[in-house]
Amino acid sequence: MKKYAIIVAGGTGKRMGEALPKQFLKLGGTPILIHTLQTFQAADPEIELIITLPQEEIQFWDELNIWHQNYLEHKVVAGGETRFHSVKNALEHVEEGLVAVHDGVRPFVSSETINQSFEQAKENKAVVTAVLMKDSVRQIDESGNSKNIDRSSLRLIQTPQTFDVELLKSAYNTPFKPSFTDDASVVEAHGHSITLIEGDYQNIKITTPEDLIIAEALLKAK
Ligand SMILES: Nc1ccn([C@@H]2O[C@H](COP(=O)(O)OP(=O)(O)OP(=O)(O)O)[C@@H](O)[C@H]2O)c(=O)n1
Ligand SMILES: C[C@](O)(CO)[C@H](O)COP(=O)(O)O
Repeated sequence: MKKYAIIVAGGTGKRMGEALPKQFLKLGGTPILIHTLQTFQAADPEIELIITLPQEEIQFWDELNIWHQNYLEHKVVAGGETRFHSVKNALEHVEEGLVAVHDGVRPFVSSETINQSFEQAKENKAVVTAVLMKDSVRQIDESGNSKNIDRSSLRLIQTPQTFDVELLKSAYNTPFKPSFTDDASVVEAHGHSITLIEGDYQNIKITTPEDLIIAEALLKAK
């Protein structure tokens, strides 16, 4: 069965607050996005890699690859206005089989998680990695009052999110809604249930400046 990975890196990283989009910032001297690609390649060299990038950064990415001698085979697709639009663009380059969607700024995903998500998706068609919450959680109502939520019923959702190609393509054949924060939300709105598998606390999404400090520490500990 054919396997694809769409590595989404079409964002501009507003919350990071750097001029350079965060996927190109260096971790241990190597751009974050190159770490992520290498992780997928190491998990299974048969996975066909497709990355989304902001249109205006495609030439810069080519130069980065040459500079860092990263010659991993991959297809580059221009991203869209939101993550949803970027995934939708990339899906045009996917034919049949299974497809994992993964954030380019989650370089610490393990080979085990990647391979397990493909394995489970053969049977369940929509497989998403998740971890238990460590903190207490409160919900705020319209008047600003808060109430405790039972955290045992909640999960933090990560990527990869891995799907049967036909299912993901038909789910994405819908207009964008702001509630589509990930691929699972799109597939669920299409009427298919989601199977959760255990994620990994090291699989952080590098979003704000302190995440870079944590990421450097995680890299050293590897
Ligand atoms: N139009 C977009 C927006 C986001 N992404 C990708 O989706 C992943 C998760 O998004 P997020 O962490 O929110 O990245 P940014 O959108 O870049 O960050 P911010 O919201 O702070 O601007 C990132 O790898 C990002 O590059 C994408 O491919 N296309
Ligand atoms: C896909 C995701 O990483 C799952 O946790 C998350 O929804 C991305 O959210 P963002 O607002 O695009 O960072």
